[in-house]
Amino acid sequence: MTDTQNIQEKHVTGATIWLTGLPSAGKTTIAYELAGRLREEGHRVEVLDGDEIREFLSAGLGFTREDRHTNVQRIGFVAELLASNGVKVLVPVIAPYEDSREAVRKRHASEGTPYVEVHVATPVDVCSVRDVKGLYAKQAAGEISGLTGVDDPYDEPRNPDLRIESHTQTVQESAATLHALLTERGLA
Ligand SMILES: Nc1ncnc2c1ncn2[C@@H]1O[C@H](COP(=O)(O)OS(=O)(=O)O)[C@@H](OP(=O)(O)O)[C@H]1O
Ligand SMILES: Nc1ncnc2c1ncn2[C@@H]1O[C@H](COP(=O)(O)OP(=O)(O)O)[C@@H](O)[C@H]1O
Repeated sequence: MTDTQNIQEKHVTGATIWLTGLPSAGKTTIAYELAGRLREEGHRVEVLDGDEIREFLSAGLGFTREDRHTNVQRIGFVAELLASNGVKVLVPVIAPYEDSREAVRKRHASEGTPYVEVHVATPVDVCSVRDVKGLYAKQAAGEISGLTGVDDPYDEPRNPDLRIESHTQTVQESAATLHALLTERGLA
């Protein structure tokens, strides 16, 4: 393959990279770090941020099992559309249920669109200290309930493409490990 072909290939091969994990695990931070790096290399990148999606595409949905499933399927649908058109789609969304994640994986497989599942496996005690949005404190104070990983389920991914231990490394190291996996798969 010539250098020109290689560059063209890089720019047209889309993929969905789904970062699943507990609130405050580091999904969003790692996604934006990687997005910056991929953009610098000339890739087309979109970050489908859970909070933004819930304001528009999933407005009105809550945090019941059914609503979370619907939310994840909608995001999976949009991600696949973008990825099949050459975009690297980074999805920092909790996606707590294995069956929801598997449905998204299957949608990508049936369309032949690359899909990478990353478990940002930060332990709940670390997440609850980070507590970026104050949700763990609110749950502890009895102001909210149904918080993923505390009093709501999180199905640990059994066979993710990558597991990131964000509590043992820097954001840059986490993003670099993920970037290395994408390179290995011909996606970066
Ligand atoms: N009860 C409860 N449980 C989990 N998360 C909660 C909850 N209430 C609000 N939030 C905030 O909403 C963000 C989760 O939205 P997601 O769309 O990623 O979740 S899901 O996949 O539909 O379960 C999530 O964002 P992140 O912290 O970035 O993960 C939370 O900040
Ligand atoms: N290695 C790391 N990877 C990701 N985030 C980290 C790391 N180390 C510390 N953090 C911090 O943890 C917090 C994670 O927040 P965020 O990315 O919003 O989590 P999530 O999107 O999973 O809810 C941020 O304040 C970030 O700076």
